[in-house]
Amino acid sequence: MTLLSFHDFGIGFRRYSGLLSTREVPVVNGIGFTVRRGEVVALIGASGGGKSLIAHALFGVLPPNACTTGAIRFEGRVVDERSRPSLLGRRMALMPQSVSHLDPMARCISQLRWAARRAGAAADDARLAATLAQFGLGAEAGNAFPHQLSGGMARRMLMAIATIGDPDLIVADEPTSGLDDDNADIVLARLRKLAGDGKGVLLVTHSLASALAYADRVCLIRDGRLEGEEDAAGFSGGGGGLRTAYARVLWRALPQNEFRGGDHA
Ligand SMILES: Nc1ncnc2c1ncn2[C@@H]1O[C@H](COP(=O)(O)OP(=O)(O)OP(=O)(O)O)[C@@H](O)[C@H]1O
Ligand code: NI
Repeated sequence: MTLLSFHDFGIGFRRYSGLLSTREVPVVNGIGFTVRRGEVVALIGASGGGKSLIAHALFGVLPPNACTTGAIRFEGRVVDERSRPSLLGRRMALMPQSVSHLDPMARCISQLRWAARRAGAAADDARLAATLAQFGLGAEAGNAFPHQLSGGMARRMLMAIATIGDPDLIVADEPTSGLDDDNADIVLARLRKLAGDGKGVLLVTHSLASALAYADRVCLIRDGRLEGEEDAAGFSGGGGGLRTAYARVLWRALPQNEFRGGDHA
């Protein structure tokens, strides 16, 4: 069942081009993809390609000078200012790219409790502790202020906060950036497990290599455009199972494939 769909979606920024006139500079163009229950879809592309903007558009947190075209639907209903409040936290949640989204003035456990309450979920101590434990975090981490956590712990805390409301769709924006392999595995395995439990996961990352082990499908973004959509299984061998030339180029450029050269299937 389709949870999330983007339809011919675009994002532009209004810039002043004279004293009184503004022009719109397009940054994201004609994006279309879906996320169904039970699957991890990876949104992959180089830095500056527009991945975070696409995620932010869904959650209504684009900069004020941004304008959008096309549509986003959640379970078929258009996501806009009217429908979004009932979706946030309880139906869909964002794990933001930056740990600076944690409130520096509040203990982590309080932030976790607020997230649960906002989503209308149980916020008792046992549930908070169980959620922390899912991400390898103990009471000490809960009682800490964000600056007292290591980078890896802060990122797992963001994930606990994003998932405590039991949302149907989780959008994780670069959830493993700055993490060592063990911490990255904890986070990605958790996302995979959520999909296994029937949730939908949109994994936003610049790393094709790390996404492939966990994603079902891959959407390749370059300069704000969708360059291709591939089944993760297509990224194997010489890349002969891939539909798009761009995907084959990315696949063959991975360090583990370099010895294969460009022409062998
Ligand atoms: N407020 C803004 N005004 C104008 N342009 C912006 C604004 N915010 C972002 N952009 C531009 O939009 C483009 C896409 O940015 P975005 O953060 O979505 O990229 P990304 O794919 O998430 O990159 P990264 O992998 O580095 O996180 C960038 O080129 C950026 O310069
Ligand atoms: Ni980003």
